[in-house]
Amino acid sequence: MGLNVSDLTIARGGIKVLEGVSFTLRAGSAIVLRGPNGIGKTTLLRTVAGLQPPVDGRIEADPESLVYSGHADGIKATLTVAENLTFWAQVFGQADITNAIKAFQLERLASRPAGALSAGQKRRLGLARLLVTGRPIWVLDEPTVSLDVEAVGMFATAVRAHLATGGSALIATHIDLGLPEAELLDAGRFRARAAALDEFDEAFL
Ligand SMILES: Nc1ncnc2c1ncn2[C@@H]1O[C@H](COP(=O)(O)OP(=O)(O)OP(=O)(O)O)[C@@H](O)[C@H]1O
Repeated sequence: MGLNVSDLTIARGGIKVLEGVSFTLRAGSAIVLRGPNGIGKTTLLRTVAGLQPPVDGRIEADPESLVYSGHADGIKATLTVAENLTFWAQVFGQADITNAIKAFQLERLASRPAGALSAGQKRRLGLARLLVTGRPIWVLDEPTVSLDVEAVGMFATAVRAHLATGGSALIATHIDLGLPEAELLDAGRFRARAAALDEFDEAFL
């Protein structure tokens, strides 16, 4: 099950940021989305995830196959780590949180309220949620923010295991994730041209 994006134009605040975006994310593969600050990576991922409509173009994927993880961790501060994961597992019709706890080494933190975790620990919990969704296509925006080197390694291992079972991942990041098998997609290639001045504007120049 894959994701196919063709000739996509996307906008933020009514201004086109990227146009002509085309790529295919196949089962078992990962794409790392790169590009300078403000180019439109977040906007692209939000559009692919169905959180905002495209201006033009096509996104072909089963919406039920996607899970999006943005800048916010999306965790519930008063629930423990295990309760957070159980909650999300139930939302997605899954039962087992063991694998998620193990993958992000959350065993010793399992009974701690999530609000009392450090920033990096919260991020690990946020990423562990991916494993209890059972969804094959991960769309991730800056997943490694706040993570130390060891935790970035946990994330890379989790992504690799996901790909090995036929999952796929589209990941915006500024850092080297240690996933050399991932294809690189440079958002800068799709920077939208500035809107042409119309005759009305020109009359005032
Ligand atoms: N609410 C908003 N209204 C108008 N413009 C916005 C809004 N939010 C973001 N933008 C602009 O849209 C453009 C694309 O932003 P986006 O967050 O998609 O970039 P990005 O590539 O993810 O950047 P970064 O690497 O800094 O996270 C930027 O130029 C940004 O200033």
